[in-house]
Amino acid sequence: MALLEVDNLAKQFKVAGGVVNAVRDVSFTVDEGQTLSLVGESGCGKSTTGRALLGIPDPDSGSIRLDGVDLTSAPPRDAAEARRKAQMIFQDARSSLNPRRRVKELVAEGLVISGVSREAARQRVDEVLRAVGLDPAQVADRRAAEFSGGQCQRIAIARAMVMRPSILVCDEPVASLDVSVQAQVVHLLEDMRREYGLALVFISHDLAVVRSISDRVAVMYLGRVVEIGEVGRIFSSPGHPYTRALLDSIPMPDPRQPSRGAALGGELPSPMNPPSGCAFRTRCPMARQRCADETPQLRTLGDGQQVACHFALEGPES
Ligand SMILES: Nc1ncnc2c1ncn2[C@@H]1O[C@H](COP(=O)(O)OP(=O)(O)OP(=O)(O)O)[C@@H](O)[C@H]1O
Repeated sequence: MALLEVDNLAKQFKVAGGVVNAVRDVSFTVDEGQTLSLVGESGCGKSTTGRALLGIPDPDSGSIRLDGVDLTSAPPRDAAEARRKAQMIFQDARSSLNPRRRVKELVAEGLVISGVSREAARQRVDEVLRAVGLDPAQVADRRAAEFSGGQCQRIAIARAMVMRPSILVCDEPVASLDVSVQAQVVHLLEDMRREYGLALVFISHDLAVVRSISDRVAVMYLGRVVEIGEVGRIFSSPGHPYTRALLDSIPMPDPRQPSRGAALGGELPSPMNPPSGCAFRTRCPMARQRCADETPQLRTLGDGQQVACHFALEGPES
């Protein structure tokens, strides 16, 4: 059974002048100990999806089952209990931590709220600080403001791990860090996964990191999942023209290597007024009349790879 099952998730935001459909009809599963990455251009709904898993804010519709509990329909107490198994870390750890609070207080917060005794919390905080590569004797009494971005991300990971989550949503966790520190944080997340059987929902625009860390990848475009599958399949035989264009935007190590298709051209349409049918059709080299008339649903190409494109296995119209 999947650890996390997300079905038909939808979330709108009311903004001046209309409504943004941030997430539309998003479904996916994540197994225990697995990493699913969410990729796609800025504004495609990755963060909204990740945050909805934690109820910040809840989706408008759809269901989220975590470890068998439906977070969207369970009694509040049961949902809150189940939700502890899902924790989140953010891009800018420095601003997600109160700079004036001591590391030991920041990391213990979730435990204190859930009524764990002071002594048990202290022991658990020391344990988890060591697990993220920080020496409790050196850091526990210092304030968050004294640490670098990379160290703050370690503290944020400790703060999440202290609750013994089974899944960690990571929203661009390394995007604002120096390149050398990025690798350390990615390795730490991998260690957490191996050691504690943690599953990850990894949100990133860095496709090289996504390739190295993921088991499966979901590609989003204007609020929808347009392709999902095992990481090797997505990178070696992408089925959706959008995925192909996205992958083509990664600089190739060998410039003589042939390009896989058209690079991503055109403007991203407004999420307040997405094109009819397939939202990608206005930038797609394969678009035909059917793409304007009918929204493509995800269909299986093989080996669990699903693609929402009417013409996924065909070339451009001749
Ligand atoms: N609180 C909000 N109020 C209004 N609109 C929002 C809000 N949060 C997100 N949106 C809009 O919803 C859409 C999806 O945003 P989201 O942040 O989920 O995308 P994203 O793929 O994570 O982008 P990025 O990579 O830039 O973080 C965007 O059009 C965004 O402007």
